[in-house]
Amino acid sequence: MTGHHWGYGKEDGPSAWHRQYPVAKGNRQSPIDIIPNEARRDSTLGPIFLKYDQCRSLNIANNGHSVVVEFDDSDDRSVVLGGPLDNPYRLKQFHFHWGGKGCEGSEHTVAGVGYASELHVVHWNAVKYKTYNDAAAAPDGLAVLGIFLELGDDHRWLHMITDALYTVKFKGSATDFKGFNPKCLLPSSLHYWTYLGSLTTPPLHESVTWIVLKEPIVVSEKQLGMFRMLQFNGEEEDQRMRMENNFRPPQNLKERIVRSSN
Ligand SMILES: NS(=O)(=O)c1cc(F)ccc1F
Ligand SMILES: [Zn+2]
Repeated sequence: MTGHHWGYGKEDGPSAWHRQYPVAKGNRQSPIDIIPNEARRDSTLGPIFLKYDQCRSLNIANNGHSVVVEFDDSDDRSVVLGGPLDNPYRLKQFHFHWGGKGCEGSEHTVAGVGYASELHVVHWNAVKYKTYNDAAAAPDGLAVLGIFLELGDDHRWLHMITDALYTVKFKGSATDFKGFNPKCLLPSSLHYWTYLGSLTTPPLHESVTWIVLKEPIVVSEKQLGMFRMLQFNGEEEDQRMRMENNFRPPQNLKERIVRSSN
């Protein structure tokens, strides 16, 4: 792995990341395999609240690892609060991880079983930290909501994302993406598992309070297949690499416990 470019291939993938990012072998790495029977049901864990009604989406982009929708995080207009969190965390972006055709693609697994894809909604602690970058490196800096995607019927709102994917086919491309509210991508139940972990891509900062929803959303194979039209490479590169299998496998739980909301 020369330079600072990491990826999901054989040479630059998750098993090689530790060379450039030694925290990859740390004590609170993500994702993990969640074992529901071993999660601690915690009655002090309240519900989470997602205040997204005033959210302002800005753009959709291909960063060479995933497709990301970014939000205006210049004030507390959209936040997640409650649950394991001591204060509101500001909505920053959401992105996806997925597999190849018919293969698993989620990052977290549940009792050893993966889903086809996983949506991550990223929030940062703007009460304690001045910038997202400061928060991303702090132990209580980020709160990421993980939502599993399983295959079935078409998702009625996901087309708003998949219809825009052709505009961000190559790494480094971005286009306006206004008026999208991620509330439409939530399942009906907000019951969750929560544990202390990390970013699942380099720099793998151990800064994330994970809140993984128990109920998946349902998308069709056709819709998920649209994500695979994206490319890891830039438009000018000769190596054409389809963007798929952009997920890190489960990491060692070490001395952590997973808690379960009621
Ligand atoms: N996959 S992740 O939700 O842990 C994540 C979120 C970020 F904002 C940046 C890097 C990441 F790896
Ligand atoms: Zn992610």
